[in-house]
Formats: sequence, structure tokens, C-alpha cells
Amino acid sequence: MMTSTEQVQVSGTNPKRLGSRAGSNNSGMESSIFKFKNVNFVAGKGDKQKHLLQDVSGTVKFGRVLAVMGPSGAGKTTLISALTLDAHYGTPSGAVTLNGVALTDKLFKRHCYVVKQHDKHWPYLTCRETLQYAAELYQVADRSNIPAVVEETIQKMGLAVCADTRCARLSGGQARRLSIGMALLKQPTVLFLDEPTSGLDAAAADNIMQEIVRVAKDERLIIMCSIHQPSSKVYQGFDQLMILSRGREAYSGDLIDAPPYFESIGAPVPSQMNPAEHYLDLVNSDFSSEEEVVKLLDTWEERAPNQQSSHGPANNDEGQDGVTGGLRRNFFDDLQIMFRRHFKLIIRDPVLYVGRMVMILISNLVFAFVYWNARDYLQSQVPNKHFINIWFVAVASNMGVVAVYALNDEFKSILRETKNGGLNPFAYVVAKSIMVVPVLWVMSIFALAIPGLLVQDQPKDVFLQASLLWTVIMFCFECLAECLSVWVEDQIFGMLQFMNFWFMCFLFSGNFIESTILYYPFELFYHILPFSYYIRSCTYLNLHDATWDQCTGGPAIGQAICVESGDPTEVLDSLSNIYGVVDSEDHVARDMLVIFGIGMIFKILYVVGVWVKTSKVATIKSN
Ligand SMILES: Nc1ncnc2c1ncn2[C@@H]1O[C@H](COP(=O)(O)OP(=O)(O)OP(=O)(O)O)[C@@H](O)[C@H]1O
Repeated sequence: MMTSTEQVQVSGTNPKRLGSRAGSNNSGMESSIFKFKNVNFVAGKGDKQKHLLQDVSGTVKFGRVLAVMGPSGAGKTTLISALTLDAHYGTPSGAVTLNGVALTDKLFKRHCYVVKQHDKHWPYLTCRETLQYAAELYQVADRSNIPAVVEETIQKMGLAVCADTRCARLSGGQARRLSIGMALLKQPTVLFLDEPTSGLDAAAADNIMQEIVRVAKDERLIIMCSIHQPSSKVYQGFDQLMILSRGREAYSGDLIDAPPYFESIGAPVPSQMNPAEHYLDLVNSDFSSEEEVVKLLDTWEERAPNQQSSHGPANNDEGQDGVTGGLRRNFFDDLQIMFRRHFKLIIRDPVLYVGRMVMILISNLVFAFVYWNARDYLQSQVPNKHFINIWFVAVASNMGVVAVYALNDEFKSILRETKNGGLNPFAYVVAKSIMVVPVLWVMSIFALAIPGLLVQDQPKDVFLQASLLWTVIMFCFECLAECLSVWVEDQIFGMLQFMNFWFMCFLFSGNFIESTILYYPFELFYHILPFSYYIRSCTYLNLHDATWDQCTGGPAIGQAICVESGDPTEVLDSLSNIYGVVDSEDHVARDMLVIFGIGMIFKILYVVGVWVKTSKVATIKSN
């Protein structure tokens, strides 16, 4: 709930955008009409089928607001989801048109916008930055005019008090107003709002609804919103009303026609009572008997007048035929916006990269000090030197599990932006994929420079190669995290899959179980998982050029390696007798390529996942 200091102050500023394109809304369509007829929605299959919507119809003309009311579970959200082609959990059917043209995903992206019931913003961007990027993505004005447009939206939506507050810290009401502000920036032809006033106190709800009604009139938008229990003041602002119960209409028509209708069926609105409250009581089986509710629904079905609106400013206007204009995306514009936005997020998000860098530094320092004696170039320390390389990458790659969680969350925001036509999702994919490589290389410096070079006295002349090798394997795990973040919806389950994969990499690295004793199909894992390639090359890089002590008289008790000459090649060969993955030959370039190739397989699966998920549309089948 908002405090009184957060109250929305609706300004009376000029609704027209500074530098915006021609036309009242973004499409330039001045007299649109949105119709839906006999919309049905069936969830589940066979015996478990549930009819969540039955023959719901309506018509909304430009400049008008249709409020969908009903008790909890009546089907309001289901109706909005079906009309926005987003009801994936069942089969929607019916006819939905904008200016006579059947609603498709492409049409939706160009001309419509949906504000979902639950807000989702980029937590590390401020309100102002969020609106700024939305304004750029929706191309609402020339770049130089965008700050003025954003400022106007901030004022209109009463967000001045939190304009420079990060979204993670916004109150529920502020987050709600930010979502609506973003929608208004697009200036769609049809705006769907699912519970726009939830989380707001009465005064804030009134102000927001007044703003929504004003925008509908001034900018000739069609607005359809679901609402639980509007106050009298909010209710009076609507033009049309649809009352749902059990997925069926109890009333659908102009607001001013509702009282005579309910009076005609023997349920007049008591004087002094909020009509909305009265209608909701009538269709709520908590307040009326089951039979009474069903009777009310049957009565409307029998007596339902023509769905055409008979009142309001657009009375005699049948709306224009066909659709024109609308938002068109340019991949390269989106790409540069994504670079700017996600660079900022990479720097600010403490979990995804910056926090991980610090954690990796700390954990690798711990290993470096635990293996303190391995600093000395003594043959007795060769296995320990080998192991410290393994720990330096094993723990760091394991921490990549946080990326599954964070990227899954990020992808949910990308899905919303894509749904509303605000983004080409591949611009995000390309920008992120390019930016993450240097970030991982910087991470390699945290992982290897102080713990490896300074504490463990590892060779400096191979540092660049060692850091690139480390970067490549981290890239591989990052691609795995991306892949899981889109394909596995549940974040925790995705993280478990990441851990499983990481453990398999560890087990089949050739270090713990000799690859030669593995049998089919387990031997395959040794070849297709990346750790064996990393360990072989990393140990080679750090040990192949070292100067070792001479060892005479064979290994002492507890010592694994004793090469009389101290020759590094022989030392590595000797180590390979214990850990078969070790090799005294240089495979670094080839191993890097193989690890990169494994990463690219995950990257391709990720890109396919993004494509599949962002192009999934719950198309409405015609009856
Ligand atoms: N994914 C789903 N699978 C099956 N049934 C669902 C699913 N989502 C919603 N339902 C059912 O559909 C019915 C209508 O739900 P819906 O969320 O549309 O109601 P609502 O009117 O928006 O309620 P509220 O005001 O509480 O949000 C409910 O009985 C609900 O249990």
C-alpha cells in the first residue's frame, strides 16, 4: 500500500508527446474498434477438462474503458490472457478482431500492450532509467526529446518521489504505476490491464484510474481492464462493464445501462450503495446462493442485448476498417539499447558477475593458502600443484549455478518485453553473448592473478594463456546456464540440473577415474565433457617449463614423483602415470577449441530455446 506521501498527483499536462509521431496513439489509427465474440477457454484434457470461459463477448470502441469485474476465480485473468494470446494452459476459441482484422501475434506486438497482474521490472535500474529504455524501445520520440517525455510520464504517474530509486526498492503501488507508465509510453491502440489497482490504496487507485480514463479519451485508446472491487469513484469512470462469474457473463454493456438491467431482473442497486459492490455480491456465491448465481447467469444469456455499445463518444462510429502503422522494430537499434542497458546491469547486479568475481577471489585465495607448501617447485609438491589448478576452476565453475537463477529471471522480463513488441529478443541474446566474454576474462584475473601468480608463484609467462583457458571453460558453463535458464522454467530445478552436469564433469574429468577403465557409455562422458581438456592443458601450462629439484634414490614415503633429472617433460609423464588425464605434450590450442565447441552447443540450444519460447502464441481458434 502506498503512504500518503506517495499519492499519485495526476498532472494536467498536455497529453500529446513531445516529438511523438503523428496520430493520437502510436499507430496513428484514430477510430479503432476491438471486438471479441463467443470466447471460450477450456483448460485440461479428458476427464479433467474445465470450461473456464463460456461464450464471452464484447465490443470496445476507441476512447472507451471496459472494466471486467467478478469475484475471485471468475475468469477475469483468463479472459485477459486469452485476448492477449497468452493463455497457454488450455485451448482458447472464438473470434477476436481489431478493426475487423483477426488478432495475431504480429498485430498484437504492433498495436497492443498488456500490463500483467504481477509487476516485473529490472531490479537494478531506477524508475527513470526503466522509463528511459522503454521510451527508446517504443520509439516514442527523438532521442533528444526522450528525457522530457520520461519526465512527463514520471509526473503523470506520480513517480517523482521515487524517480531515481531502483525498481527493487519500489513499493507495490509504485511498481504498479511504473508498469502502467511504460504501457502508456507505447501509446498502443488497445491496452489491457490486469488488476491495475491491486496493491494501491483507495486514493491512489482513484488517481490511477482517472489517468487511465483520461488517456483513453485524449489519446483515443481502447482500454480493457480487469478489476476486483472498484470504489464508487473509480467505477463511475468506466464506460463499459462486464461482470463475470464462473467464466460466464452476468452482464456486458454500457455502464449506464447496468442499473436498469438489474432493476428489470429484480435486483436493483440499493440507494447509497456502490453499484460495483452490489453487482459483485449478486454473482459471488459467498453472498448469494449457488442457484441464484446460476439463475442470474442464465437470465443474462437469454436476455443479452446486442453487444454493440449504444452510448459514449464513439456511438455512431463503427471504427475504421483494417489496421495501419504501428510499431516496427529495427534490430540494430534494439542491439545498441541492449548493449547500454545490460552493461549497466552487469556492473550493478551484485549476484551475476561482480559478486561472483569477489566470491571466486575469496575461495581461490583459500585454496591458495591451504596449499601453501605447493608454492615450492619441489617434486614432492607436483600432485598438489596439479590439484590447485583443478580447485581454481572447479569451485568457480560451480558458482556459475547462480547464473541459472539470475538468467531465468532475466528471461522472464525479456519474454514480457517481447510480448508487448518492445524488443527483438535476439538483440538481447547477441548483446549479452558479446558482453559476457570480456566479463569472464576479467573474472579470470580475479580467479588466477592474486591466488595463482602472487600466492602460489605460478609462472607469469603463461598467464595470458592460462586466463584464456579459464575464460573458455567458464564461457562453456555460462552457455549451459543460459540454456537451462530458458528451457527449464523452474529456477530451482534448473539449478539442480546445472549441479548435476558440473558433477558429471568432475567425475569424468579423467582425474578421479582413469579414462581407460571406463566402459561404454561412461567413456563417452570423458570425451564430451569439458573438464578433462581443461585439466590437461592447465597442468601442462603451469608445469611444463618449471625448474624442478633433482630427486635421487626413488620416491620417499608419501611422495608420488621422483625424476632423477628433474626434467619437466619426464615430471609430467610421471604425473600422468597417476592421473591419466595429464600429458607432457602441448594440446592447449586444441583443448580450448574443444571446450569452446562444447559451449557453442549449449549456446545453440539456448538460442533455439529463446526462439521457441518467444514465438509461442496461444492462438485463438475460430469456433
Ligand atoms: N493454469 C491453470 N490451469 C488450470 N486452471 C487454471 C489455471 N489458471 C487459472 N485457472 C482456473 O481458472 C479459473 C479462473 O481463474 P482466473 O485467474 O482467471 O480468475 P480471476 O477472476 O482473475 O481471479 P482473481 O481475481 O483471484 O485473480 C479459476 O478457477 C482458476 O483456478
